[in-house]
Amino acid sequence: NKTCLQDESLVVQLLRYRVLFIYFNMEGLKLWGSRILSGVGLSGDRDRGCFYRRQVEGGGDPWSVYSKETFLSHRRKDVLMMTPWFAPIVWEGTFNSEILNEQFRLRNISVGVTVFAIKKYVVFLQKFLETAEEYFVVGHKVNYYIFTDRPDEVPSVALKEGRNIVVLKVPNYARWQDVSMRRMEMISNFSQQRFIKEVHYLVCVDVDMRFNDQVGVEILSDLFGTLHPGFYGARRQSFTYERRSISQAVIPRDEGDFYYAGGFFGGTVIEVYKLTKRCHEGIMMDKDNGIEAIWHDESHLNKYFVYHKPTKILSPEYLWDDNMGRPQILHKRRFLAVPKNHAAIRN
Ligand SMILES: CC(=O)N[C@H]1[C@@H](OP(=O)(O)OP(=O)(O)OC[C@H]2O[C@@H](n3ccc(=O)[nH]c3=O)[C@H](O)[C@@H]2O)O[C@H](CO)[C@H](O)[C@@H]1O
Ligand SMILES: [Mn+2]
Repeated sequence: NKTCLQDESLVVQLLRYRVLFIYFNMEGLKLWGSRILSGVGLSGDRDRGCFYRRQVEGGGDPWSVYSKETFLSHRRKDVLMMTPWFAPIVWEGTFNSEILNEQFRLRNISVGVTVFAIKKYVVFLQKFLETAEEYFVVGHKVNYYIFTDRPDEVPSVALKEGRNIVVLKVPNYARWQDVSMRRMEMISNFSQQRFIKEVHYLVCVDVDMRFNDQVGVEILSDLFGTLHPGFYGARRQSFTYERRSISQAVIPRDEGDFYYAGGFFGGTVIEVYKLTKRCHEGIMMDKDNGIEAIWHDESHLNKYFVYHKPTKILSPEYLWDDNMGRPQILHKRRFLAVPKNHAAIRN
């Protein structure tokens, strides 16, 4: 009797399989047919690298059809595209924004931007926000968290749907180095208290910057850093890591992968919380020991990334300074330093 039942269910399973098989074949034919009807064959698809998006008939999740051949062009031979720990390095020409946007849209992702405008640096906010609305993670939910001691001087900038400005009043510090370093403390505190409840990812950037081209969801990952424009092709020996062993930010001569910029990092809220908390602790220990790391928060960030490898790395397209010229490998300048008079703006 028992064997009989088992046999029966096997037959039922086989029948189901056949029904599914026929169904999938029909779907394939419909798809093929619609391409012919719309006058675009597979070869045209391949040649032009077209990207199709269709809705499953009768509703359901959107799905994508595209030529697999276009993958072959998503690579660069002139730059490093992958770290030895398999973290992608994001350069123009290595990714497809349409696929990525669809993936992040389906997950309904929201992004928090932390930006500090303390004392005179409020003057950078207008251009920063205007250009961010044009280029930063367009089409997704964004909260701009503006940390400032001058809430009244935050400009009002027209925002697209799903995007908000949140002004957070915070203390200032006399020295610009302290203003810069204390960002780690404030980001970690607010991450724990607030950001964790409001956004999925955090992007932490300098304010003396403007967006100049698309900076989209391709930047997002659990933990990401950006190659410093002055050192992306440099050897380890020339990185300006902190070398004094008394500092918590010290990196031995034979360690370290890249030199990361202090002005652009991020990840999930929990990862940014861990990073900023650790960096702040290092900064405080240094203060107690009467030392300050050579490049302040940037030195501590670099130390953190040696032992907590980023899961994605942004190329210098994402943090460029025109003082560095316009090298061939740089196909886009997405986020640019705004020239400033250091002496005048920092005092
Ligand atoms: C592009 C880049 O990688 N920049 C890094 C670089 O310096 P920068 O020379 O770019 O430093 P900076 O003067 O832009 O200061 C860093 C940030 O602190 C804030 N700020 C500073 C002073 C002030 O009075 N008010 C104020 O709001 C503001 O958000 C500014 O963008 O090295 C610094 C540490 O030495 C930081 O790691 C910066 O992130
Ligand atoms: Mn800066």
